[in-house]
Amino acid sequence: MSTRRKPTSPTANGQPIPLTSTMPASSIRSSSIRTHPAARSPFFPTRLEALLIAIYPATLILGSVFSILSPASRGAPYSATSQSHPPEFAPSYFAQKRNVFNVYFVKVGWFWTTLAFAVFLVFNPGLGSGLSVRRIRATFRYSVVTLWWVFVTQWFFGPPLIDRGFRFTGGQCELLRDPEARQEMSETREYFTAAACKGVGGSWKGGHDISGHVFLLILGSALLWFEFLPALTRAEGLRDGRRIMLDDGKVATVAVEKDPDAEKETPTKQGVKFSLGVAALMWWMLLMTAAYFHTWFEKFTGLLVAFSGLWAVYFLPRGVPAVRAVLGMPGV
Ligand SMILES: CCCCCCCCCCCCCCCC(=O)SCCNC(=O)CCNC(=O)[C@H](O)C(C)(C)COP(=O)(O)O
Ligand SMILES: Nc1ncnc2c1ncn2[C@@H]1O[C@H](COP(=O)(O)O)[C@@H](OP(=O)(O)O)[C@H]1O
Repeated sequence: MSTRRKPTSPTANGQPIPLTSTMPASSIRSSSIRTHPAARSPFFPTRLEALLIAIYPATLILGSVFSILSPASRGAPYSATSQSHPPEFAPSYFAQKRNVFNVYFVKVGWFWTTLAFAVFLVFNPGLGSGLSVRRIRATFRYSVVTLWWVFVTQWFFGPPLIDRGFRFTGGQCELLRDPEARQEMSETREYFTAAACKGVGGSWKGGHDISGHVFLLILGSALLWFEFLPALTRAEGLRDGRRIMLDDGKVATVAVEKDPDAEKETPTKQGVKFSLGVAALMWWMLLMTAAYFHTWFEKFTGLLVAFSGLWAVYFLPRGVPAVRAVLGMPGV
């Protein structure tokens, strides 16, 4: 039997009063605790967040559908090993690996994510003045997301998770099929990673290759959107409508934990424009990756791995007060 109480929302003339950021903090604190069993779990996004997050799978579907329907893409040969169209048959500039946006933007995508986040962190007044708690928590969130990027694409106590997944699903460096190379391999364990394999002229074949581009572009751009959207808008679904679990297990809107100073601040674009530009270009490159590279399943796993890291940083804390005390929530 449920021990939860009925909702205790305030009423006026029998009508419920909406919980808004303009209510005095004292009344919000006591009145906004909602314990209705049907209340949406704090671990899940609000409706507006879900709508915005859905842009990512929608983009992957759009790109994949385009690649199936476009006569130029259909007519161009495709190499499953290189995950791309051979450059001489590339159906568009963006289908070439050497395109300038890939080389200088996506391939160093975490540098751009870091720079955009740093600009937001330093210049957005919504984070308080100086080394505020909100600024420190935002830095923690960035660090954990960065750690996830490191584990998935760069290093995970040896080869990164993408390379371990590839090997685990039966993939290997093509040089290993050559018995001579196999002998040398016992001394050169570096062939275990995609980068080392390609570096010695081998081809990394046979396993499931999670799309690193899809992973990085979603992780980096969503980090930026999650951080700066609450600073840019007063939309309920991105700010006060978010639900959290309190220490006593009750579910409330995030207004109960809000710093009263944050209430007085008006939304501002200061420090956001550069992040907005980086996030928008990342979306475009995600669409290009979806249209010209990888199988649909490799793109889907790239999305899943990115979403799991984002969920741990942006949704898990809503339901676990101890984690929330360290990572906080954007705009709170
Ligand atoms: C509370 C816990 C604290 C823990 C803190 C951990 C922080 C770790 C620090 C790690 C250093 C952060 C560095 C930040 C600055 C930079 O990002 S500079 C590096 C720039 N490099 C990139 O951006 C590379 C991005 N590229 C890739 O990841 C891959 O190339 C790819 C896009 C995934 C594609 O892979 P391919 O194999 O090349 O196709
Ligand atoms: N949008 C894009 N533009 C250009 N190249 C892309 C791309 N998306 C993926 N690629 C290329 O496709 C290959 C597989 O990408 P990933 O696994 O990172 O998603 C990589 O090749 P290289 O490793 O030869 O550079 C990568 O550069």
